[in-house]
Amino acid sequence: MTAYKVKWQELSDVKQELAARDWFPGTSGNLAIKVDSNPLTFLVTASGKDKRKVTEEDFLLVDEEGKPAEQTSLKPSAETLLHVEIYKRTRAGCSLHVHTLDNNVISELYGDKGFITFQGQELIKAFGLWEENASITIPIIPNTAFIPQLADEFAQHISGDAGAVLIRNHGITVWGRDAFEAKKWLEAFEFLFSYTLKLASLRQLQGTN
Ligand SMILES: CSC[C@@H](O)[C@@H](O)C(=O)COP(=O)(O)O
Ligand SMILES: [Zn+2]
Repeated sequence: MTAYKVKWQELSDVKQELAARDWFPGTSGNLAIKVDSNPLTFLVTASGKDKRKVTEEDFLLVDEEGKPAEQTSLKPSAETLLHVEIYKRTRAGCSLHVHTLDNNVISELYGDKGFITFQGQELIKAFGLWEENASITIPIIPNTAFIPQLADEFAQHISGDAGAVLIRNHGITVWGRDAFEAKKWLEAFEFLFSYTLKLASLRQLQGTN
């Protein structure tokens, strides 16, 4: 199998796992996987598709500018430039973007602060942080419909070969050295978002009783 086909299958597998979690409401979400570093090419989801479906038109190959690197009638994801910024600045091999109810609510609750920090959770070890009382912070940036501006703002928060950024009332973008790591980071953050929201609402309920 060619690298292209191996990467296609890898990204397709991740896509199906995230779809099974119902993390692509209303055609939202986009996924990418690096195929080559020099020159940069990566597979990215085609824009506007229902990402729950598995088809031969799920992904297309794009270049270092996020433009199609092959003859195709498909349009790359509207947010391809965010994936470009990740691959230009890190050695990441895979990047995932999903809109979930929990990541949107967390991004609105902590949006004015510009970040949220988690501590005292076993799952923080998923980020490779094994020390006692380790903490992890995820930045929250404002959303804008003008993607080059969003990509510029997003790029300021890219550091390391694995990482994550929340876009306010929009979604999360995570990246990792490979698909396994990117998915691990995504699942771990979504767990922490969900835990935080559930605990906050139960505490509030407790306070009113
Ligand atoms: C209808 S979802 C909103 C989109 O603008 C976008 O945020 C998104 O995640 C999916 O866009 P896409 O172009 O399909 O990759
Ligand atoms: Zn989006």
